[in-house]
Amino acid sequence: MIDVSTALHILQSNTSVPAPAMLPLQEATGFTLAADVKAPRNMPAFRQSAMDGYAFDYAAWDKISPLQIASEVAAGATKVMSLLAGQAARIFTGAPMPEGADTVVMQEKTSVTDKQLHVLDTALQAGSNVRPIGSEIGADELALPAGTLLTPAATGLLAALGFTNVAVYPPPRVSIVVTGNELQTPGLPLAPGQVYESNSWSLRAALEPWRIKEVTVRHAPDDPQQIVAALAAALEEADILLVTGGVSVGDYDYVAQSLTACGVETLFHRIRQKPGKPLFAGRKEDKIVFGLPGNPSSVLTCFYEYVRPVIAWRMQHPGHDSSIRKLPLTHDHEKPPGLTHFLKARSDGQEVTLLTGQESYKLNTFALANCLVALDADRGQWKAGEEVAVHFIS
Ligand SMILES: Nc1nc2c(c(=O)[nH]1)N[C@H]1C(S)=C(S)[C@@H](COP(=O)(O)OP(=O)(O)OC[C@H]3O[C@@H](n4cnc5c(N)ncnc54)[C@H](O)[C@@H]3O)O[C@H]1N2
Ligand code: MOO
Repeated sequence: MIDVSTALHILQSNTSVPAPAMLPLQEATGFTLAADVKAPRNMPAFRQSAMDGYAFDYAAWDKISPLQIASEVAAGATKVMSLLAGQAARIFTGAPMPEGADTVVMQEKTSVTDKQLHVLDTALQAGSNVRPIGSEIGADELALPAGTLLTPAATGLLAALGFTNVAVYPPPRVSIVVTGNELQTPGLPLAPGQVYESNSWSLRAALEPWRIKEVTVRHAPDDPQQIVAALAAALEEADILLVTGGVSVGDYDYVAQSLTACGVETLFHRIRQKPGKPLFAGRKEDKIVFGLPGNPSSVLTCFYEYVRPVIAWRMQHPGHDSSIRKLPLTHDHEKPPGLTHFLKARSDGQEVTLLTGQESYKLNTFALANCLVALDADRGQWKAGEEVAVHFIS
């Protein structure tokens, strides 16, 4: 059995980064830029007023006399007008500055009588309230470096620069295979001995924040031939395959041998951890396969601790480690030394409380958790106030 850090190391060294894909900008938010993006033009491309007000030539103004309002320029105006000394133009936010004007006074800081403009802004300086050409980004300058996560702001910036497609690391295609004779689809009647199938639901929900939309779900009973058939079909169409159940030592646990039969090379099977000790990981070409121990809480814990990092590495998602923080425990805690424990917990960002109901068949407290606390394998006792590793999951 290997330890948690070795398992993560093995996964990292077996995760390959896909070739970048050009995606329509609207589909690329949440993904990471695969290439530097240079500004194709100055932004702003022309001198713009930053306020609704009046534009004029500051140097030509004697600071006392009123200016004569000679013209008007609105946003979108295509003609660039010229102003003479002593003249001002009515102007609006985003409108092109007239030739001969370098300063805008806000309309609230003026008085106008008979087309005569009195400037009342004593703090006004040459260049006030004007957005110079290229003051956001100059032509050919780096707008966003490769490795930037496309936030809504980054998406907006690329649109503002005129891009409609962008090179990103594409999300993996994910296939889920749930195994078990006892599983029934929610919504259908439950026969004696059956449980509602929930693992594919929690996994699909956990994939959603990654904007992974290509997810297929198959259900295989505990029959080696049918499991092999489902796995083979899933491997055809997936970059990451998530199998749940059937990875332990029971007589009906066929998943590891079925994956081998499908040509999956075992990376590891069993980790010194609780929950999720029977976790299986394998590889076929560039595809990573997880055999997630079927208990619903183990499935999600292993998703957050192992599948999530693989997705993040694959998608070159920056700042993945920022979901891990050290925070003090609110209460004492004891566990037997030997296994790393991942405990459902809730944190307000200042401290962290372990929840009750840690058994791996229980999702009820997981549903209230916003983090998992990782407790070292070799230790057995923690005091309130002691800092522990908190892995935020939302
Ligand atoms: N003798 C031993 N027995 C078990 C061991 C062990 O080391 N020795 N490990 C236990 C641990 S820990 C876990 S975790 C489970 C994992 O076993 P499997 O991966 O083989 O999972 P199953 O037996 O198929 O299912 C376990 C449990 O989860 C329920 N389940 C499974 N799939 C779903 C689903 N899609 N939706 C809802 N619930 C599901 C299933 O009904 C079982 O109750 O093995 C322990 N046993
Ligand atoms: O590894 Mo199991 O998850 O403890 O039930």
